[in-house]
Amino acid sequence: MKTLNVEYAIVGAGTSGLGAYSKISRRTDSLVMIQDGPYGTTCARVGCMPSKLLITAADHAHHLANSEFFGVSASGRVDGRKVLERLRRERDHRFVANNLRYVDKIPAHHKLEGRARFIAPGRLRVGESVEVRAQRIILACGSRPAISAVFEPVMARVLTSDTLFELEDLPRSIAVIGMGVIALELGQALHRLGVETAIYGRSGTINALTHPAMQQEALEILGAELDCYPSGRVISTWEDAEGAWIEYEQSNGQWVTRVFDRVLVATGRVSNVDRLGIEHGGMEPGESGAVTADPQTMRCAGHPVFIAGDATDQLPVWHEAYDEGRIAADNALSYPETVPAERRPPLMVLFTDPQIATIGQRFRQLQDREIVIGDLPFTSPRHVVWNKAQGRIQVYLDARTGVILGAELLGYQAEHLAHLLALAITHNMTAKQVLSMPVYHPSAEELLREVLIDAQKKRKHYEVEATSVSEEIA
Ligand SMILES: Cc1cc2nc3c(=O)[nH]c(=O)nc-3n(C[C@H](O)[C@H](O)[C@H](O)COP(=O)(O)OP(=O)(O)OC[C@H]3O[C@@H](n4cnc5c(N)ncnc54)[C@H](O)[C@@H]3O)c2cc1C
Ligand SMILES: NC(=O)c1ccc[n+]([C@@H]2O[C@H](COP(=O)([O-])OP(=O)(O)OC[C@H]3O[C@@H](n4cnc5c(N)ncnc54)[C@H](O)[C@@H]3O)[C@@H](O)[C@H]2O)c1
Repeated sequence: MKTLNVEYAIVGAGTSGLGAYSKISRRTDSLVMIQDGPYGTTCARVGCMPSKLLITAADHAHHLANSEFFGVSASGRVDGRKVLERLRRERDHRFVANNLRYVDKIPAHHKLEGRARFIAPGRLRVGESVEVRAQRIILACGSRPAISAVFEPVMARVLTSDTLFELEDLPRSIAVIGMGVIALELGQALHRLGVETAIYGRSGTINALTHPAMQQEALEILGAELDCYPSGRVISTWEDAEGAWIEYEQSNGQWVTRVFDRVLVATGRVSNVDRLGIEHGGMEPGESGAVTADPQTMRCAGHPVFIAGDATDQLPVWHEAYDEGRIAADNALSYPETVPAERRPPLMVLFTDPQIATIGQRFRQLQDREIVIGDLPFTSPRHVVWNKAQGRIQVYLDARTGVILGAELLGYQAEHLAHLLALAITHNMTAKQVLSMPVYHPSAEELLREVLIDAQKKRKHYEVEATSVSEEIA
């Protein structure tokens, strides 16, 4: 057994692990980053980038299929092999290659390959022949797709986001299980690329949005395009010569039994922390199997252990993983002192069409506050020009101060308005302050202006009330 004694060990060389590495390696040479499986990060290899490459091909197919509306004819024939070849080419030669170039530059003595697990507090076994003893440990080990036992009989035909992008050709038909982020993004893309797609949800809602009217509208719009069973459960599966059979009971009691070439299971992800043997490290997992950490320091209470990225029970998105890796590193470096970080407002974008986005506090989190809601259809003259006038936008203002607290969006390229709102929320801006900026005509940003004006009008009586209170005080 070879023993390595270091000040810092980072478990995982994904986005959060590399974020931590870039900070710690500037301060000390006494560190090791342990990586199990291929380098290149989940985001670049099997996550953000290949999924967006697939969605972009699907968008092209969709535009061509609808081009008659603009008086333009096009064939729009999809060649599945070429779509997937191009996806892998771009992914591997650009995004993964970029990451691998960075990893290559990391000195060899900072890298260790193999699966880490705790054997005692401060001691990790890596594979069978190396022990790492570290004073501070950062767990940046990511997550993996969850697959429930009901899919075991059709396992040979099951895909996850880890395997979908490796297909030689698009399948003829696919059952997409789940109605979360991955299921909606990839399910819609596959449908638009000509794959016969059915989406099977569980709860009957699109949980990324929390206002009932927003959820309803999202369900209606996506349901009008896609073959969706939003609410129910998969009862059983089996395979025969025809393919993978899915037997599903809808919550209204009706059963649906259908056969597919492939089954894409997108029913959430589980943190890889459950494979680390953290109980040997002196820690206890929470109910979900994840370890809880202070979001401002990423420290696991009572231990010189920090956690970051999808391994946590916090928002599993790329920019948060990177931030958390760096926050964990700052706090590992200053341990036992803490360096609490100011976290950015939450921001999430689903790259469906229409896109779904949430920024700051979602409607459900504002139940106990006095708010007004700017609430409009997601349309403007520009959206009409694009033939993309569908969806809804809600912006939540503090009723008294007019400060923008959060927003939920469902609309064409909502990501851009979402980022403007994110800027406003980050800087605690009021609707009035945002309304003071110039807005070009005709642009999508006119919709932001309209929705803020709508919210301000609804605040009127609060402003009157505020004036009268101050008059009384005077
Ligand atoms: C299909 C898909 C699409 C996505 N799209 C987006 C998007 O559009 N925008 C967005 O913001 N986010 C998106 N995400 C989420 C984003 O990819 C993740 O939040 C981010 O990649 C998490 O980074 P991480 O460092 O926590 O984990 P990872 O990048 O997964 O890194 C963890 C690493 O740790 C390794 N590891 C695990 N256990 C051990 C161990 N015991 N020992 C050593 N090494 C170990 C793993 O092999 C892995 O390489 C998407 C995710 C998926 C799956
Ligand atoms: N655009 C983005 O930022 C983006 C894109 C893809 C993934 N991601 C990240 O990856 C994470 C994982 O995505 P995900 O879609 O796997 O998880 P998710 O939590 O978003 O969705 C999982 C869905 O599956 C449903 N479900 C669970 N068990 C089921 C069952 N047996 N049958 C039917 N439905 C079932 C759940 O109700 C839920 O709606 C996300 O939380 C997200 O942060 C982000």
